[in-house]
Amino acid sequence: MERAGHAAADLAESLAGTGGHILIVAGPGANGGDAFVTARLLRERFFAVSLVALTTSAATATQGADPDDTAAARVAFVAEGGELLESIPDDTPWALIIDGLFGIGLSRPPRERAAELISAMNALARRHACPVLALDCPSGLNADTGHAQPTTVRASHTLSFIAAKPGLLTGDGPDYCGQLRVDSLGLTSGAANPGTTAAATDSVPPREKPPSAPSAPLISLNTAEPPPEPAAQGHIIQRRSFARHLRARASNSHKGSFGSAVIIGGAPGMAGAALLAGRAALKLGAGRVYLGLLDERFGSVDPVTPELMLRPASSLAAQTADALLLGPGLGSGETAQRLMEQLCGGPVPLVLDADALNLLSTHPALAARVHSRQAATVLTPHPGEAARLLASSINAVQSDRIAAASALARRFNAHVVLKGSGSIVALADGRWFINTTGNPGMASGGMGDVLGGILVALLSQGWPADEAALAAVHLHGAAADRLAEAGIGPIGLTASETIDAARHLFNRWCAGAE
Ligand SMILES: NC(=O)C1=CN([C@@H]2O[C@H](COP(=O)(O)OP(=O)(O)OC[C@H]3O[C@@H](n4cnc5c(N)ncnc54)[C@H](OP(=O)(O)O)[C@@H]3O)[C@@H](O)[C@H]2O)[C@@H](O)CC1
Ligand SMILES: Nc1ncnc2c1ncn2[C@@H]1O[C@H](COP(=O)(O)OP(=O)(O)O)[C@@H](O)[C@H]1O
Ligand SMILES: [K+]
Repeated sequence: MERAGHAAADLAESLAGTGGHILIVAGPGANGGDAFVTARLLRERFFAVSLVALTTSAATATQGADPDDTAAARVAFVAEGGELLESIPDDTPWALIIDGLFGIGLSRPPRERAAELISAMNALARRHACPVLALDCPSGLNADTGHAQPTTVRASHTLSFIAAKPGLLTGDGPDYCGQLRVDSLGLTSGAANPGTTAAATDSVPPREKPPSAPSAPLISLNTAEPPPEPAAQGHIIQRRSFARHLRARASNSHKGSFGSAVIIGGAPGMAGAALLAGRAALKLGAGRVYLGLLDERFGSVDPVTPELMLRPASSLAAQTADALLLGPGLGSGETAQRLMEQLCGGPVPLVLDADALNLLSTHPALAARVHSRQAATVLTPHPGEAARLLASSINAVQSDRIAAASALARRFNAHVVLKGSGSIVALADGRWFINTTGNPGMASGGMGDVLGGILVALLSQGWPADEAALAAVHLHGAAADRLAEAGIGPIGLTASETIDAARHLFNRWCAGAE
């Protein structure tokens, strides 16, 4: 706690500037203890500190931490002249607000005084245009799931202690955390807390985006939960997760060296989805790309990408493929269903996206066939598709994205990409990963089709399905980030532009240029 307070005071000092007034809100548990230590240290550094505690009584209830620590931190703050205020002083021009109300121990929606304090922090931050530093986790956000309560602190900065927690990186997490930093407090995860729920032992290198780089393993600190099975570990996707497959091409290679990708979709009115997937597969290196469009009126050539081999979808069932993508714009008619039945049992790696997932959710026989496949299967649902597959609701999926993705992976014996901010990749063996690349510019039509195309391209080039899923998701988001950094988005970013950016980045990765 003392180390957490030091780390927080250092960051607070840089955020508040000299001579500013700092408001600190302290809760009843160890997160509040961190706040008391921070307050004491900031006072020692001559900042004007106003500390408001949720409970002003000396007795503190704590959960998962030694209650004495918080009490001792409170006593030390008071002993050095700090005052516990009942309410937030009016008319102070705050330079910084520090949220030390709840961390990983949030056990219910904040109500009454807790909710009032959170609302006040948010309102004051808006009024004074000042930064809000959340200690460990913004109060109201579930650090395990990324689900935010209606009343949650909207931080501009979050300093997470020891390790990143999953909920800071997915769902609502990134929006409420602002810039995320992780301070290991000089501890390794095992030494820090023997009761960690996801005992990832390897360290996680910096994110693609430097300002918010978690530098520690992805763990949750909630000691109330039992440790999971060793396989059920969480990690942040990093280049290292799939780097062994990033390599330059041999000089003596030919198109047969990079496989044939077959993509089936594009019912009338939805040809664009299949074309985007096809173009992405081509530009990410598949040796040959066959596109089976259900809309036979489209013709036999895509004038923009004549390299794509367009065929009637029914004729592609017999095509030798190294990897198959079913679903972009597939529709849910009889033809689509028949193609699913024909192709689901095949011996090649299979990606199911979009309408193929919807068919899966309404046809139990197809679901059983997918579950018993011998070759690898990757499902790429967005939250709506995931909800249909789980016979659940989008809210339920979004309130625990890791659980939803993991449940789908078990149910279909497949690798599952649950898309959206902080995409989750749940592998069939129980491991799960969070992706930290990508931006809201990707919330535009066709972006998921591009992901499917990238994925089938890697599979056709012989990548194992688990690493292909990790790489495709990471690359897809990183390409969109590059474009956004260059001003090509986030607003108006298109799926087609993302294909070209992904090709550029993938070539650089394979050449070892970055
Ligand atoms: N472990 C370590 O190694 C380290 C841990 N560290 C720090 O410890 C933090 C975890 O501390 P923690 O476990 O005490 O939980 P915390 O987040 O303070 O909240 C629990 C308290 O809040 C209460 N409460 C909950 N929800 C509520 C609500 N809606 N409305 C009202 N009350 C509510 C809850 O009450 P109860 O549920 O028991 O009734 C309990 O009193 C962690 O985030 C990090 O900051 C660092 O110092 C680094 C080393
Ligand atoms: N806010 C966001 N942050 C990061 N990635 C996002 C965001 N919104 C969308 N994406 C990504 O963009 C893609 C959208 O896929 P999907 O919803 O299937 O789109 P479509 O059906 O239009 O092709 C997914 O890979 C998703 O993870
Ligand atoms: K907090």
